[in-house]
Amino acid sequence: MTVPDSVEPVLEGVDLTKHFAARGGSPFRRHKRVVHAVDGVSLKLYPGYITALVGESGSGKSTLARLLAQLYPVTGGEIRYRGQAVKATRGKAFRAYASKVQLILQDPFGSFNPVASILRTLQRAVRIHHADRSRAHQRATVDDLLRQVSLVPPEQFTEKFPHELSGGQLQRVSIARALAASPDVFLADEPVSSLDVSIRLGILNLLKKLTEERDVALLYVTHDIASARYFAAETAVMYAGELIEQGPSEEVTQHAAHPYTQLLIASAPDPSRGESARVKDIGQPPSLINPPAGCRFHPRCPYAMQRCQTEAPPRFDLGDSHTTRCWLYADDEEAETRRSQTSFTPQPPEPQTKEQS
Ligand SMILES: Nc1ncnc2c1ncn2[C@@H]1O[C@H](COP(=O)(O)OP(=O)(O)OP(=O)(O)O)[C@@H](O)[C@H]1O
Repeated sequence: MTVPDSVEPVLEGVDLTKHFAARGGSPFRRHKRVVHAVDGVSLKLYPGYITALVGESGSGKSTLARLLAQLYPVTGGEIRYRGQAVKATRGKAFRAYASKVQLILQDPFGSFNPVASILRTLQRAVRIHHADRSRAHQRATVDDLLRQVSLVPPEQFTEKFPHELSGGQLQRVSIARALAASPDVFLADEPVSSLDVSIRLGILNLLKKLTEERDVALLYVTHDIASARYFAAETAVMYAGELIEQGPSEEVTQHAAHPYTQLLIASAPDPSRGESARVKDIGQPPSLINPPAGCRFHPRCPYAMQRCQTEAPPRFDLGDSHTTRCWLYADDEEAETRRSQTSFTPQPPEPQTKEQS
């Protein structure tokens, strides 16, 4: 399940940067403080394939997804849709863009009008995107959308209100609503983390099926690096606003190159490895107002060298489209010696999304 070289990306972020004005602080400061939420991130999404974006809380994953959705203007860099740079943060241009690039949020309850029935909500979406269809055709489209997300028979769901459905059923309705636009890209921001563990797999499998059948590109934002291996062709790992490793999921999870990716894998829950083998204290992420100089991970890195404290690492190519930003992969003696010390390669844990027996 790797992306063939012949497949062109449908959506691409090139050197994306987003800085927010920091809250608080003295109003008399000459230089306004900023949060470096996303810095110089480049990422490609391919039709028919899932790309996982993995990282700790606060690493900038949601901000990156929102930049790609054009909900925020970028501070730097550009977004390319089918190879063309697009700036569409408002008005008609935004509406046209949003019909092609749909965001699916973590909390389905928060994204529905509580007093609108499922029929009304889906009819509205169908009307927006298929205004040319007759009323009867629009109504039939609603039933068809519900069938596509396995809410059958549709008439059992159309008259219900959001509070009458489970979290999993409502997440299926939000996927149906996103499908109404016939999008090319889904940006799914932690689509299962608010759901019960036992129903997560079903939702992820549905997203995977839709991605493959409709040739849609899916960005799957998650904390769970183990699920990335099972669901995503590509995995990108984010740390403190930067992408520090990316490539085919099998490579990134089985042969993690960056010490941070190795730490994420070692600290993920895995019943088969036993709790004692799990790395519990993985330290704290740095401030994004004053990120560390050099490599942002160096204060937590067990292999940090002198240069890691002052020079930001470039992207090193490890072959098979696997890249990492870490000085351990420099072509010199010091790096080679250090690299040999990182030989621990924990088996990737089972995903947290596994069905419970
Ligand atoms: N509108 C905003 N104004 C100021 N700072 C913001 C804003 N949105 C996000 N941030 C900051 O940007 C950083 C990245 O946040 P973001 O929500 O993108 O991370 P995340 O990896 O998605 O975290 P989580 O997994 O908890 O959702 C955080 O320090 C956050 O506080």
